[in-house]
Amino acid sequence: MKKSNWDLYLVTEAELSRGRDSIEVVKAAIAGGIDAVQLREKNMSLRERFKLGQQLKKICQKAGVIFIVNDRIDLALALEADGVHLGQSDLPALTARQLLGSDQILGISAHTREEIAAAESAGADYIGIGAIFPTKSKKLTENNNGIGLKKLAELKKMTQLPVVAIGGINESNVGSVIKAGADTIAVISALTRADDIKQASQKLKNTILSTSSDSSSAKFNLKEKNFKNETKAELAINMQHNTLLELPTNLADCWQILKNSLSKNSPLIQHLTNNVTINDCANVTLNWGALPVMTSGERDSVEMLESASALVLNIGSIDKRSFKVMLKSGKKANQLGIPIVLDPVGVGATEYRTCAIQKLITELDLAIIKGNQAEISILAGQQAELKGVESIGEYQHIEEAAKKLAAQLRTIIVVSAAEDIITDGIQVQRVKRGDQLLGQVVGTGCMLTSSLAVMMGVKVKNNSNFIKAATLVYLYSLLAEKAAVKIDTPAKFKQEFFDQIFLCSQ
Ligand SMILES: Cc1ncc(COP(=O)(O)OP(=O)(O)O)c(N)n1
Ligand SMILES: Cc1nc(C(=O)O)sc1CCOP(=O)(O)O
Ligand SMILES: [Mg+2]
Repeated sequence: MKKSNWDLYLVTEAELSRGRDSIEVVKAAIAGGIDAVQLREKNMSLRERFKLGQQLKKICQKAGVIFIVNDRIDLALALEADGVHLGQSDLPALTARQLLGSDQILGISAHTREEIAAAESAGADYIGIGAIFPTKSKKLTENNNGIGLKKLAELKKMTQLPVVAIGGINESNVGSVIKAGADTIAVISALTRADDIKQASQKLKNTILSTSSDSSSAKFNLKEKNFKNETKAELAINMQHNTLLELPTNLADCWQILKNSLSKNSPLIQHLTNNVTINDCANVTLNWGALPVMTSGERDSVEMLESASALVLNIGSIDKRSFKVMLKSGKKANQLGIPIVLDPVGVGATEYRTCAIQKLITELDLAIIKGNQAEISILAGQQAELKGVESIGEYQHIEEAAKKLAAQLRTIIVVSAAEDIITDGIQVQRVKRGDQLLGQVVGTGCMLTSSLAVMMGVKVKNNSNFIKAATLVYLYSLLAEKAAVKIDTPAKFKQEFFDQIFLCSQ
């Protein structure tokens, strides 16, 4: 999708909501993880829709959820909505695009090759296809049984645009709709008529994500297979030209937005970090296009936050004094609404570290916690094995532990390992990229934490912290691969890795 990756899209209809108003429905669905809302309300007057839309827009904006208006461009413009969805009997797509400008999202319902082609050439951002199955939520003009999965798959092949499937979709059939090629699922009754709307949204979204990740992992394996057949020289050429194309589309979109914003206003990233890797963290921050500050005095740090965009707390060489500064600075950052990225280096290795981290986690609101498998397992209350600050041992349940911790602390958890995991407690992105040389250089974990802080410090509309974190982790790993194609010894690799980050941010 143009502005972010949508999985689940709620279309409102108060009359189909069992006596609940659409504000209550939308709030509960947002709590359950929906990505977009469409104001439909066919039986309300334009004035009523305007009033409801004003409230829904505020709720969506606060939650980072896309807000779309059905049928009426005038209403979408008046509400400053993120976009509009139009059918074949509404204003033509081309006129809509001219009225909206290029930034707003334009969704078009299309049922034939001709309608899809017209929508594409008018500049639509997605195609709505339905009804897939029979539905009681709308009188269908033709084919009361819905078009079915085969027709959906045929129409999907006719367009490069994301396809939003709608009509009769629910928990029991959503997997088949995703497998037939839908990129996003739009529903009315599956959520508006649910007993527990939040729970129904979570379940539907989880099913969508698990079905999508099954099919994308199949694609991913295929890519890896091709990868192995290439010689190192061929790989080097391909990587040089294609690194960014290798990012999944939604993450590539997110990176473009982050990169544009970074080049316009370099965010200042205040670090309270360890003295082993401080210099590398400063350099990596600078190479992404941000401004590193590594001041560690109590008064200086707190004052510095006035002009900072993100704060790194890395406990790698924690002591009584630095802990006090972290807690005080963290509280100030929370007051100022500055995102905090915490690296619980070696938690569990000593009682002191564990107590320090527990206090930071309890008293601060954290945007991201990034740790290795042992650190995250320990924070989630599970057994883990550490040698010094290194994670050793097997972690079969690490994804569950990370999800549980993210949900419990309402944060994003990033687990760095051979296969990285990023989760917000509902969504999970796994990244099996990177190179083993990352493990041969001290500090690449701390540098990942600083890099995450850079991305959290960039304010971008419509990209959640989850997508931003997933984008960064993916990109970081790809750039390491790119560096490793050229170099195969640790010291030069580190230099090349810095340069790749610098070049990619230009
Ligand atoms: C996401 C999405 N897809 C299709 C539609 C249907 O739009 P339309 O054909 O204009 O019909 P109405 O919703 O206006 O009855 C949609 N609303 N959303
Ligand atoms: C609004 C709408 N548009 C459709 C289309 O075919 O374009 S079907 C539909 C109704 C969707 O409601 P439910 O999820 O309850 O079936
Ligand atoms: Mg319409």
